[in-house]
Amino acid sequence: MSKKHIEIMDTTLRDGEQTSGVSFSASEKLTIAKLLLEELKVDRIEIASARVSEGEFQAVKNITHWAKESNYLNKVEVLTFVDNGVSINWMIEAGAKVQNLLTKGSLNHLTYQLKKTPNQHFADIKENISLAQSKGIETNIYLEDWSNGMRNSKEYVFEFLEFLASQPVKRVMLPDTLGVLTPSESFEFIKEIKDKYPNTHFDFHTHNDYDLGVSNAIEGIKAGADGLHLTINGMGERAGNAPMASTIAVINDYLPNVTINANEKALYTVSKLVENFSGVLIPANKPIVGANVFTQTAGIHADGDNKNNLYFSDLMPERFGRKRQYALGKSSGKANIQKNLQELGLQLNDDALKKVTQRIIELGDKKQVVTKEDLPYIISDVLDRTYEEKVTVNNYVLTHSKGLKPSTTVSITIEGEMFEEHAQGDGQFDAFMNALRKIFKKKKMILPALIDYAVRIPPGSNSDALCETIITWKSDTKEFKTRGLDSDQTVSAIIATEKMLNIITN
Ligand SMILES: CC(=O)SCCNC(=O)CCNC(=O)[C@H](O)C(C)(C)COP(=O)(O)OP(=O)(O)OC[C@H]1O[C@@H](n2cnc3c(N)ncnc32)[C@H](O)[C@@H]1OP(=O)(O)O
Repeated sequence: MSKKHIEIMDTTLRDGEQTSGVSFSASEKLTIAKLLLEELKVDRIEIASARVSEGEFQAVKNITHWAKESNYLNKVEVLTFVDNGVSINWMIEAGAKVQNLLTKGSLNHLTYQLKKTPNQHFADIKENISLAQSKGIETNIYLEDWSNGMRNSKEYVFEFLEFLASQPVKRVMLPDTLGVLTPSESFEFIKEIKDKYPNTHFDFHTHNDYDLGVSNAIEGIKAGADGLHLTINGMGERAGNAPMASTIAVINDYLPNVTINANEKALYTVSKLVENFSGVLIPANKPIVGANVFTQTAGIHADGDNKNNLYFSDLMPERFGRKRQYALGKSSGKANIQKNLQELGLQLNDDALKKVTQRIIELGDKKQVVTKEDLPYIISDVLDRTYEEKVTVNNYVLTHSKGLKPSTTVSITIEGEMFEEHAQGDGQFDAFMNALRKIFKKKKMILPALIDYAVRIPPGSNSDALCETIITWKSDTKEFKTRGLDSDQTVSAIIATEKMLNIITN
C-alpha cells in the first residue's frame, strides 16, 4: 500500500495565541516561526488573524520579510475575513501571500452571526476569492463551526462544498471549532466528505474541549483528511487545540501508511521556547514535553529497566531530544539510586547502597525533592559513620515560642541504657545541648565545647531538600568536626551532634 503524505499546519501563532492572556511580541513570533519551519519542519504556519492590530501587522511583516528571503513565503498563512477585501489588503501590505478565509460552516453561525443566506454568503466568498486571485493571493478556506454544521445543517455544508468545488481554492479546512466531536463522528464526517470529494485537499482542525483533540485528529486522518492543524503545547482558545507533540508521536507510531515532514527531535526545544514566550507553563505530565514524562519514579520500574528494558515503550525520550531520568524519593529502590550514581560516575558497595537508599527514602517521606546533585552529600553523610553506634538520639521535643525560653525534652540511649532530660536554653539547639549535658553529667562525662556552627545548602545541590550543618567541637584532647544533613536545619544539627556523641564514646 502506498504511503500518504499528511501536511502539518502549525497555528500556534494564530489559534495558539488565542489562549487567554497570551500575546507574543513581533520578535517572539519571528523566532517561533523560524523554529517551526526550519527545525520542526512543519509544512505550513498560520501566523495571525488579519486586521487585529498594528503590532500584529508588524509581526506579519517581519515574518513575511524573512520568509521571502528564505523561500518559505507560500508556507506562511494569515486568517482573513469575508469583509470586501479589507483583510486581503491588510495581508498584502504585510507581505503575505496565502489567506485562510474564515467563512461559516454551519447554518446556525451564518444565520445568526452574519445574518446572511447561503446564496448571499457564497456570492461574497466568490467575490473574495476572485479578488484574492487577481492580486496573486492563494486561498484556503475555513468552514467555521463545520462540526456542528455536520450535525445540524448537513445539507448546507454539502451545498457549500458543492459551491467550493467550482472555486480556485487550494485547501478546505474543516474545524471542530468548539471541540465537540467524538472520534467516531470525526471519522464518519470526514469520510463522508472525502468520499464525495476525493480530489479536494481537506485539513482537519480539532480542539481539546473534551481532551479528544489528538484522537479526533488521528481518526480524521484515517478517514482521509489530508492535513492537520496543530499547536505547540496544545495552546489555543479555551481548552486549546490538538497538541503538536503527541499527535506527531501517534502518527509516527500508529499510522504506518502515513508520512509527515515534522521532525520529532526538535519538538522539545520548540515547546520550551513557546512556554517561555507565552508564559503558559507546560504541565509536568504533558505527554512528550512535560518535565516528568520520562522519569521513572518507582523502584520496580528502574529495576525493570536494568533487566532487558522491561519498562521501555516505543516512546523513547531520545526521539524527542530528551533523556530518561530516575527520581529519588520514597518510592526509590536500589535501582533508582544506581542509575543516578552511574550518571555521576560513582560506585557504592551493596551495604553502602542499602544505607544510602534508606536515607533517601527517609528524606522522601518528608516530601522532600532529592536530586541527583544531592547524592554525593547524602553518601558522605551516611558513610561518615565509621564508628560503632553506641549513642542513639531516640526522641526529642523542641519548643520555640515568643516570650518564653526555648526548651527541650530529649531521650537518648547510651550503650543500651535510656536517659531522658529536660532543659532550657538561649535557642532550641542550645536547650538540646543543655539537656544532653545533664544526661552526660550522670555518666560523669563532659561534652566537648561547641566552637563553630555553620549551616549551608550543600553547594552544587540545586534542590531545596537538604540543609547541611557542620559543627566544630573542642575537647581537652582534640578539635574535630561533624556534619549532619537533613531537610530541617535543627535536625541536621542534631544529626551532627549525635555523631559527636558517638565519637567521644567510642
Ligand atoms: C475559529 C476562530 O478561532 S476564528 C478567530 C478569528 N480571529 C479573531 O477573531 C482575531 C481577533 N479579532 C479581532 O481582533 C476583531 O474581532 C476583528 C478585528 C477581527 C474585528 O473587530 P470588530 O470589527 O471590532 O468586530 P467584532 O470583534 O465585534 O467582530 C464581530 C463582527 O465580525 C463579523 N464576523 C464574524 N465572522 C466573520 C467572518 N467570517 N467574516 C467576516 N465577518 C465576520 C460579525 O458578524 C460581527 O460583525 P457585526 O459587527 O457587523 O455584527
